[in-house]
Amino acid sequence: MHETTPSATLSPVEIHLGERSYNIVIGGGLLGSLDSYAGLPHAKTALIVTNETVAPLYLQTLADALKGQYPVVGQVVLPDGEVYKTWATLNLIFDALLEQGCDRRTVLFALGGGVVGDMTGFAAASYMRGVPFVQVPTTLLAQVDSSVGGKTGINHPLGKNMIGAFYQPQRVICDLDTLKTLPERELSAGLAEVIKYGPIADAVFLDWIESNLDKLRARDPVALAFAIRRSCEIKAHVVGADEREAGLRAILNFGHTFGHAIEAGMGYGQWLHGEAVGCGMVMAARLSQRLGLIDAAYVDRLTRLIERAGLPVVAPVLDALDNAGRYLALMRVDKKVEAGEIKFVLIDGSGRAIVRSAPDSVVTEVIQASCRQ
Ligand SMILES: NC(=O)c1ccc[n+]([C@@H]2O[C@H](COP(=O)([O-])OP(=O)(O)OC[C@H]3O[C@@H](n4cnc5c(N)ncnc54)[C@H](O)[C@@H]3O)[C@@H](O)[C@H]2O)c1
Ligand SMILES: O=C(O)C(=O)C[C@@H](O)[C@H](O)[C@H](O)COP(=O)(O)O
Ligand SMILES: [Zn+2]
Repeated sequence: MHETTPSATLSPVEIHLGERSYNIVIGGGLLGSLDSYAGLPHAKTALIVTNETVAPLYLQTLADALKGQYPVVGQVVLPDGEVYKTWATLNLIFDALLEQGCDRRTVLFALGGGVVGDMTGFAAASYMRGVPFVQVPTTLLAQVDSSVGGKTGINHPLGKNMIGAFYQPQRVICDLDTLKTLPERELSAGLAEVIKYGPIADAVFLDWIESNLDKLRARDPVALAFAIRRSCEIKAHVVGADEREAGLRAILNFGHTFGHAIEAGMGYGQWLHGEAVGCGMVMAARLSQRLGLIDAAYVDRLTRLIERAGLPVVAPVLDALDNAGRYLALMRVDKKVEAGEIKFVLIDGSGRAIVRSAPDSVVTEVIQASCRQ
């Protein structure tokens, strides 16, 4: 671990959504800095939503900083884990909002990874039909992806993120220092979503990730800051062009059609989201190759990078008797499905993604070639 994190805040990344526009602030030491939280219109009280792992690390620092801005700063500490991204946990947030007398002038602060961020955003979208919220992401995955773009929600046993709302935060505050305490496995999970942006949107960034992966895994602060900023720029551009996924935004789902099937099929939390997406990108690349969009060398290149990031590249068997059938059934619950037809995010090797269906027979071949049997 390097000692120094860039202390100067980088210039914010702006996400342009008309009256819902906001900034993504990236830098070291932001959690305790009053400047990060200033200027939220109409907000009078704050409620921090976090979990039992993040609370002992960062709750006090954030609460102390917010006390300089808000006369009342409440908190609610949720159980930790993807398995708790449920109605029951969401209700704990609503219980806290009501018990602590929160009203329409309350702003929620989501302090944690993507699970806390997605649930806090959904609670903010629903409480009193909508209160403001701020994302304070503390995992790499949340800083490069989940805190940006306004997809909020919870899982259903039959499908990932199946219940939710598009609801944008007022601001995103990425404190790079929080990544110092992130477990290795979680850092790798975050790298999956960083890698994702290369094949779908920026071939030069993919080259850069390949050259700098060792630095990223060693948590070199300059490399991490660049990767987070570039990832946020790409996501901000895509979301700015297609906020509610009418078309372009689906490219951010590269690796997720297979990945979400792995998460739901294994049971949430067995594989981390980033792990499932990493392996799902290998499967989507193989499908792209079988459909003639890329060559074997590109599949090998991406597979090698994902493996180097510490992510699984061999898919799990979800059903000993009918594995491909189980994958297909799970993928039919995907939000991109239209009239029963699964849409896959495929790549053409030039830093561009294509969203289209594929014959079940070809998808079955890919699943069989990807799973350890
Ligand atoms: N809304 C979106 O656009 C979007 C995008 C990508 C992923 N997601 C969702 O995000 C979730 C995955 O997010 P995640 O990878 O952040 O997982 P997570 O929220 O479960 O966090 C990972 C683990 O790290 C711990 N943690 C968080 N910050 C820490 C820190 N600084 N130091 C030590 N431990 C820390 C957490 O308590 C947890 O145990 C999934 O539910 C996924 O569906 C949403
Ligand atoms: O922001 C998006 O759009 C994404 O697809 C980002 C994904 O990394 C993220 O996992 C998202 O939650 C998946 O979206 P979903 O609509 O398939 O649940
Ligand atoms: Zn994702």
